[in-house]
Amino acid sequence: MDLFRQSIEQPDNLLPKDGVVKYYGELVSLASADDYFNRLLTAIEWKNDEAVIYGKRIITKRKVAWYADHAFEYTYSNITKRALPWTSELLELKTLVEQKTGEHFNACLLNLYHDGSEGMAWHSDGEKDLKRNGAIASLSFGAERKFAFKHKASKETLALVLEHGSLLVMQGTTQTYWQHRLPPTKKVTEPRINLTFRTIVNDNNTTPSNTKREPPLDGHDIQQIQSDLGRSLTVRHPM
Ligand SMILES: O=C(O)CCC(=O)C(=O)O
Ligand SMILES: [Fe+2]
Repeated sequence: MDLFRQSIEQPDNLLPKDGVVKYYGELVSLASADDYFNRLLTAIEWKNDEAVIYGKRIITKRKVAWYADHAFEYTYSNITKRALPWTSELLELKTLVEQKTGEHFNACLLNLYHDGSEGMAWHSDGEKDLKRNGAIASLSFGAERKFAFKHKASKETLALVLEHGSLLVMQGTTQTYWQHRLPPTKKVTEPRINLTFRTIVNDNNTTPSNTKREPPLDGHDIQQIQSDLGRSLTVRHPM
């Protein structure tokens, strides 16, 4: 019976080809989503995202944090940080997401967008330290924001709105063939918190620091990059 109920609850794939994106809608009640938003705002060690692009140090307005099973080190354009141990709210949410999706995750990257002026440029989350074709589960709290996908070859795009307390999952070859972005918008004046649960592969296969990729520029000027930086990470495992 449970199996049947789970299978009818699975949302349709939103992508027409080359990957799987499922939008589950609200994972928790409105009251619970409000509560998680407030708890995450205070419990998470938010830091402005940093990068070195063309030798220039960029500090983003957007804030980020990384939590994981282990104290993974990760390098973002020559700046090395270490993952923090799970907080109680992150563990609760990880369990909820794992139950819903049937997937397992060992790390979470968090983003805090203060308002619609902050977003994230086109990118895919295909870093070599992430499990190949592993699922990425994205939880949203706070302001509703548009989220878009673009096929790398055909350039076809699609977009949806990520609601307060909602879950979106990217699976299979999505990161290979599609990019995604959170477009900046003047319409949104409220903050949004996003959690992306991921699986880091624990194989000690580290990327030498001189081969780090830069976050995508996408024709944005520096001013835009400060609020709109894409994601590109390499990960080093704990000693
Ligand atoms: O904020 C979002 O919904 C997307 C974040 C994202 O794509 C990322 O952290 O890689
Ligand atoms: Fe992403």
